[in-house]
Amino acid sequence: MIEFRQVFKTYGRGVDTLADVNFGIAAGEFVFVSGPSGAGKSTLLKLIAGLDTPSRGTVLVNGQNVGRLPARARPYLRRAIGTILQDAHLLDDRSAFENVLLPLVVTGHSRGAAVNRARVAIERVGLSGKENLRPRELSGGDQQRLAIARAIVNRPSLLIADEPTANLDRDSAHRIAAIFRDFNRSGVTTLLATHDESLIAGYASRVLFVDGGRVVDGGPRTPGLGAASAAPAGGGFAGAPAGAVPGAAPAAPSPRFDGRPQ
Ligand SMILES: Nc1ncnc2c1ncn2[C@@H]1O[C@H](COP(=O)(O)OP(=O)(O)OP(=O)(O)O)[C@@H](O)[C@H]1O
Repeated sequence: MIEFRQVFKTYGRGVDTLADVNFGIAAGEFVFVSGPSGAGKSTLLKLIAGLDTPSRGTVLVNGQNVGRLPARARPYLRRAIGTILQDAHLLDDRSAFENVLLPLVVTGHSRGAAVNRARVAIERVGLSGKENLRPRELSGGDQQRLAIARAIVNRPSLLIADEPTANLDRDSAHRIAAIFRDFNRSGVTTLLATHDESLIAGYASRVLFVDGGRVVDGGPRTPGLGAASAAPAGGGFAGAPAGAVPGAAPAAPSPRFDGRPQ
C-alpha cells in the first residue's frame, strides 16, 4: 500500500532530513513510526499524505506516485487518507459534531447521509453525549478523539497520526491507541508516529525507527494486528535488512487518486 524508494528530503540547503529511505507497508498493517525529536517522523508522514514532496526518490501510495500527482488529484488522495497531524486544527467556532460533519459536507454528501456518518464516527471514538461541546471545552484526550473522528468520517483506507498521544497521561494515551487498534482491526492500514516507548511496548506490531535521516525497519514483533492477517507477517518484508528495498507490497483494492476510472 505504501512504498518508499530511495527517498531523500532536504529542506533548503540543509542536511538531508531523510536520506535514501526504503521500506514498504502492506494493506492492513499497524505500524509505529518512532525516533528522537527532530528525526523526521512528521516529514515521513507528510510525504505519505501528499502534504510535502520528496526532494528525490519515489513515494507510492496505492501504486500511485504521490510526489508526481497533479494538483487536481491531490484532494482524492487526501480523502483516501485520514490524517491527524500534531496541530489538530479543530474549529473552535463550531461544535464537536460540526467539526466531524465538515469533511462530509466538503465531499458533497447529502445532509442526511452526512449526519448519519458523523454520528457513527462520534460513537466509534467514544464521544457520544459531547457532540454539542466546542473543541476547547473538551479534555486533551477528547480533542484527540474528535480529531480521529474527523479523520475517519470519510472512511479512509489509510490512517496516519502524528504523536496523537502527546500531552496525554498514560491511561488516556493507551485509550487513544486502543481506538487506532480498533480501526486497524476493521481493515484500516494505520501508522502512528510516537516517542512513547510504553505505547509501542504495549502492541506487538511493526516499528520503523527514524534517526539520522535513515529509517530502520524494526520488523514485526509478531504478525500484525487485526486486519494485518490479510497481509503476510510484517507486510512481506520481515527480516529485510535496514534500508533494503522491499519487494512489491501486496496490493489491496484501492481507489485511484487521480479521478480516473480504475
Ligand atoms: N518545513 C520545513 N522547513 C525546514 N525544515 C524543516 C521543515 N519541516 C521539518 N524540518 C526539519 O526537518 C527535521 C525533521 O523534522 P520533523 O518534524 O519531521 O521531525 P520529528 O521526528 O517529527 O520531530 P518531533 O518528534 O519533534 O515532532 C528537523 O530538523 C526540522 O527542523
